[in-house]
Amino acid sequence: MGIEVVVEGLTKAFGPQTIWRDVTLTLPAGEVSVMLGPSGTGKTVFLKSLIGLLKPETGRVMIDGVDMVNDPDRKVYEARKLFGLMFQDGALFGSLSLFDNIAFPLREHTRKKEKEIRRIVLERMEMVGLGGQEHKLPGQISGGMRKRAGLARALVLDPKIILCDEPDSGLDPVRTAYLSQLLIDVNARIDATMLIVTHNIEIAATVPDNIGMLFRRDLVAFGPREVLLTSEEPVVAQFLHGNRHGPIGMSEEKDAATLAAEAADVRNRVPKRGFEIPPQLRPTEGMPPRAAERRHAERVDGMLPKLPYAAQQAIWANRNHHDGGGRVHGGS
Ligand SMILES: Nc1ncnc2c1ncn2[C@@H]1O[C@H](COP(=O)(O)OP(=O)(O)OP(=O)(O)O)[C@@H](O)[C@H]1O
Repeated sequence: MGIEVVVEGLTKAFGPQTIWRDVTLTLPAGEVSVMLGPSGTGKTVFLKSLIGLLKPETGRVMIDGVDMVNDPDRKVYEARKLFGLMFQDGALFGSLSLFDNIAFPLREHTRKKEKEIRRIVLERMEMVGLGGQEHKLPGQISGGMRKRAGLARALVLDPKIILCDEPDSGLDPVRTAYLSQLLIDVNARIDATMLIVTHNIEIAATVPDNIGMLFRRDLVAFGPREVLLTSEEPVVAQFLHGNRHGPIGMSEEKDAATLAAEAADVRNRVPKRGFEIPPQLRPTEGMPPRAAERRHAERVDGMLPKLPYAAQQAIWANRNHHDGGGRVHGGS
């Protein structure tokens, strides 16, 4: 099972420029979370701070008893092995085959024999739908396949925490949908804690258990998907429903416009009165159920009495059609 990531009072600056301040949140063990935010709000800086590649000025990031901000490098380096990282562009070596790219962390960080490495690499390639492609070079495959190769590489060391930096960037909507499904299937199979950074509201609305939002140097919200999607807090509502009018203004205008376009689908499903929470993506048929689902539902149950009536109703309605849609079959 994945392990929780506890972030307390984290502040990061580069010289006089504060990126974000006093960020406090817990990524629950085994759950999938999404971090949203306009361009340049420091989402990538946040991911790098979680793994100790960047050092925030104050606060701490606790992972399995290790403080990734303040503990000595030796401990941070050890704890980093708990992570799998999926970068925007796949970050593959262009001159190495997919097999060698995906085997790289195993050859670098373990003493496993080549036979064992081969078994693991082929299994992970099969898992992400790249079976039979091991001899291809990164330049010979599509952007979607490169991302899946990046995900396979992130999986070879059996990570307890997976960080994905804009997995959807550069992908068309269909490939984005398949990648989203793949991330949910990976979560069902290995129960790792996952954090996905994205601009894509459709992903935020349908993939994660939790949503966080960075805006103007603050974490304006972090909580269960159901709670955020029914929130009337102006920044959260504007962002998640892609409205042009609201506190997100001129400086983020371009981003808000992009978000508005992306949100059209989601918005069209929202009735004029009340909220409608789109169904969460579920594992493909034949996958094990997601272990985190029950823990998440129990956490939301504990919050329900404090939520507005309309939000409570939407959450109950969402549960009632839980066994309906939201499942994508097959792969690409
Ligand atoms: N090593 C660094 N030194 C100085 N400034 C940096 C460094 N890394 C990032 N920044 C600055 O921090 C800010 C946040 O960058 P970051 O890439 O985290 O934003 P982001 O939210 O991921 O943006 P996008 O969605 O466009 O990828 C930017 O202004 C960037 O220039």
